[in-house]
Amino acid sequence: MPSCRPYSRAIARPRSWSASPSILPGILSNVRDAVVKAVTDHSTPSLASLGWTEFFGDQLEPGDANFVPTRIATVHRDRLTGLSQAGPVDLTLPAQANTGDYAVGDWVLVDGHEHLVQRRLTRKTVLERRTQGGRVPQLAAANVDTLFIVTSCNADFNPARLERYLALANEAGTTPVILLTKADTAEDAEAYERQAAALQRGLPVVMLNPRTSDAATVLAAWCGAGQTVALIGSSGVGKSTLVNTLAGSAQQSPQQTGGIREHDSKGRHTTTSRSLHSIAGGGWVIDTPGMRTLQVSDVGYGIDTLFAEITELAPLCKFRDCTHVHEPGCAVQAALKAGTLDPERLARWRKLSDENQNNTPVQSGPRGAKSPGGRGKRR
Ligand SMILES: Nc1nc2c(ncn2[C@@H]2O[C@H](COP(=O)(O)OP(=O)(O)OP(=O)(O)O)[C@@H](O)[C@H]2O)c(=O)[nH]1
Ligand SMILES: [Zn+2]
Repeated sequence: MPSCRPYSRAIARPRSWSASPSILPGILSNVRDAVVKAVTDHSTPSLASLGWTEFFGDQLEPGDANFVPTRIATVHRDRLTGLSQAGPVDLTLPAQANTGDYAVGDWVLVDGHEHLVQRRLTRKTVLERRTQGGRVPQLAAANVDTLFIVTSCNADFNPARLERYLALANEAGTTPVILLTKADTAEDAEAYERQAAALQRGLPVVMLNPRTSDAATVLAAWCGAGQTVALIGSSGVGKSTLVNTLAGSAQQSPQQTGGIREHDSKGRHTTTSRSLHSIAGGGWVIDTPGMRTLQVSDVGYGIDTLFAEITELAPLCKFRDCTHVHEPGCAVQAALKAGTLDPERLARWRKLSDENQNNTPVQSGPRGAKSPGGRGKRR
């Protein structure tokens, strides 16, 4: 049975290069030397500071020796930009390739002269989302270590929607953290904090004001050299403001921020594209456009982790394919009667599991409990 990801993973640093099994000594030692050099002298950004780890180094092949590892920094409709040790670069896509095939945070190998993308490396994590009516999931970000799920202490706070984001983060293999903004405008901000913490076991919840520099300090544990965080949440909750605060004064083109309609706390969708921003104290942050609806599909593992209290009861039911509705000997119904299981959580689990099952083409196991992929599907 899957368990919640340990909180300590959120502050794990990239593993040491010396641990890498070197199957391609020539290429790997070149890259390793460059990393070691740049870590020790701070004149050029190191690959490690851009988020490169042995996970990507292990994918290099003999023919890749002349290509430059480059991280995708922005994805536009018709072009891509990247970041390499040499700095920012406009990338050329191979014929027939589509910018939609790439996500901000992807690692690609690039020809050093033409800046032509040769190959995308397999992703360690990938955040994808499906909007209502959208047939194919959109790539939101790749190779993200921590997902900051941002919500305000006002009408935006919605446990069912936060659970959708959590299922997405768990499935992607990223560590979720809830950020509560606008506590300064709420009468009882602690009540929001308690509700948020109850959404998933061991879930870190941080209350902050994105407009103050303290916000960067309280988030430092998840940032730092080589770490990549992404922000997700409705429009107007303060994501762009937080990007600007994390990026500090060195940022070249600040994210535009907007006001919100006060009567319903809805934002105006100021952010329209995604990009990788450097964090002042080290690391990278990816902002994603706010969205009102988020459909789930193929997140069986994410749902199991999110609703661990239900996942753990299911094997105790009399029938293996118990739907936990009417069957005799149902451990979930028994917990409900005993008052140890929150009926609202069960109702939300049922709704999300049903939606997941309906949207997931191939499925095995009862109620989408077993997704074919599971955590860290790598593509
Ligand atoms: N009082 C208060 N205002 C805040 C706080 N966080 C953000 N704001 C304000 O809320 C407004 C919306 O913030 P944005 O950063 O534009 O929101 P966003 O999430 O990026 O919105 P989109 O770009 O539309 O996705 C701005 O005027 C911010 O200054 C907070 O904690 N307290
Ligand atoms: Zn049952």
